[in-house]
Amino acid sequence: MRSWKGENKVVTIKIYNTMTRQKEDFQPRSPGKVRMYVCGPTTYNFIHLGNARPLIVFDAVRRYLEYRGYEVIFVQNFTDIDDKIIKRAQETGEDALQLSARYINEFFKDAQALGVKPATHHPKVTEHIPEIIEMIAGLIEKGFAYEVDGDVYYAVEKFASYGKLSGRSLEDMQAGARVEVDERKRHPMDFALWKKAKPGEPSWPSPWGEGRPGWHIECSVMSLKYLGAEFDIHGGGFDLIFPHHENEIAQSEAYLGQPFARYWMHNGFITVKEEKMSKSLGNFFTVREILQHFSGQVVRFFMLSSHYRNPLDYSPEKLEEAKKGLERLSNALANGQEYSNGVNGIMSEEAAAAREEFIQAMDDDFNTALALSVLFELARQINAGVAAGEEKEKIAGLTGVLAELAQVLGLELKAGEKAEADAGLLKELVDFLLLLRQEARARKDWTTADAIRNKLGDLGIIVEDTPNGPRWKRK
Ligand SMILES: Nc1ncnc2c1ncn2[C@@H]1O[C@H](COP(=O)(O)OP(=O)(O)OP(=O)(O)O)[C@@H](O)[C@H]1O
Ligand SMILES: [Zn+2]
Repeated sequence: MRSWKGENKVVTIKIYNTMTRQKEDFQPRSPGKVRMYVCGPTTYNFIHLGNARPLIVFDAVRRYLEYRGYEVIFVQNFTDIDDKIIKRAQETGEDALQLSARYINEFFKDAQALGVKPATHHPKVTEHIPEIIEMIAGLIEKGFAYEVDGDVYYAVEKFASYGKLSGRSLEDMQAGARVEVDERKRHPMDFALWKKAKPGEPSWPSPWGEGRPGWHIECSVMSLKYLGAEFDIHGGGFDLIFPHHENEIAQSEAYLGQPFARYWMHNGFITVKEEKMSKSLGNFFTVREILQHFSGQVVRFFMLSSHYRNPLDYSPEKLEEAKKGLERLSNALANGQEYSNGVNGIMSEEAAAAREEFIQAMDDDFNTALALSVLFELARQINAGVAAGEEKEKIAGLTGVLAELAQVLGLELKAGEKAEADAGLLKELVDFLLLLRQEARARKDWTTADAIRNKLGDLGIIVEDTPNGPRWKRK
């Protein structure tokens, strides 16, 4: 894809910075290069629609920055060891690390279906234990952390600007959080950097005994390793502002004596009947479930139809609407392509204006909702132009710009959205049948295994057994 660098114009991207509570001109630390970190999932389950929002939103941000000519180094971690994972593993009897490895795998499938590009780096906590220990030891040495009986805590009172991101004082936090009194802590808001292992829990050796990292330290360590100090953009959902991001700042700035991230971006919640979609409330839908009914592109369109900082209420009707919207754009593209088949496009005034408006919308704190309205206007112009028999070169130009801008948002416009969803369903079904066949074979139930293979054969699906398991294709 061609990238647009704002020839002849001084163009600035404005980003709303949670830290300063205002929109600021975006200036990366190194010209032409953006270093970006977005907190990733705790992998003990399939991701739900709420978790998909930061994925899609920050993928769109990344794509837009790339479109504007920046090289983007994008880091998204996996919290692959944590209380929730251990608890889930104990419930299911699975090994905790195996469980999280399985869900990391599933995460990538969902991300791909949603049109989310893999990050430059996807570091995992369990692969960074030595670096984590090193930072914790450094914090103890500098007087910002202390050990009690195998646990290590961060001493929030030592960090003078603790609370600057969320805009709260230690007193407010204490009142708001109703923290339990823990005699071992010097201050009730002190948080764990290292947790002593309980019997049967996964653990690693450390100077403080067997244990594992607390949640917050991983992001300080992994962002530093892959992006260095004072990187450009740090993102996540609103719920991460406090305590997670506040704690990341406290750890990193105390350790380095240098500023941490420059721009803090937080997405609003996906809500269901005005309540945050969350696992603990049980009001969630997994992306996997939703993909049975709608394509990942429809989900993506839905997410981008609202500004990322606003709450976005989910309902199946909203997805139906998104599906129609996406179809409208896809049809206009197909219409324009068919009409102008093969000719070279010209950049008409309308096409140039649309590109300009799109860029203005996205420059203004990534206003994807407004950017989508520009795509609809382009679609209208294409359809009207085709109906009026306008010159093919002009229609080709408008169509080219529509395709270009949709791609910046990660939208793949093609006619036949439904065909694509059906293909996805087919794949899931055949894969599932083959899994059942593998299980039948494993218990030497050849009758069932053959029946599955023969039926698939009748339906025009050829199964081939390879050393890496079965593969299939359509006749
Ligand atoms: N309803 C939601 N809307 C938007 N973003 C959300 C929502 N729920 C979680 N997120 C974001 O998803 C990302 C992954 O977070 P994480 O894996 O910790 O989810 P979680 O906190 O376990 O989810 P839950 O809140 O359901 O327990 C974070 O950036 C978080 O802010
Ligand atoms: Zn984080």
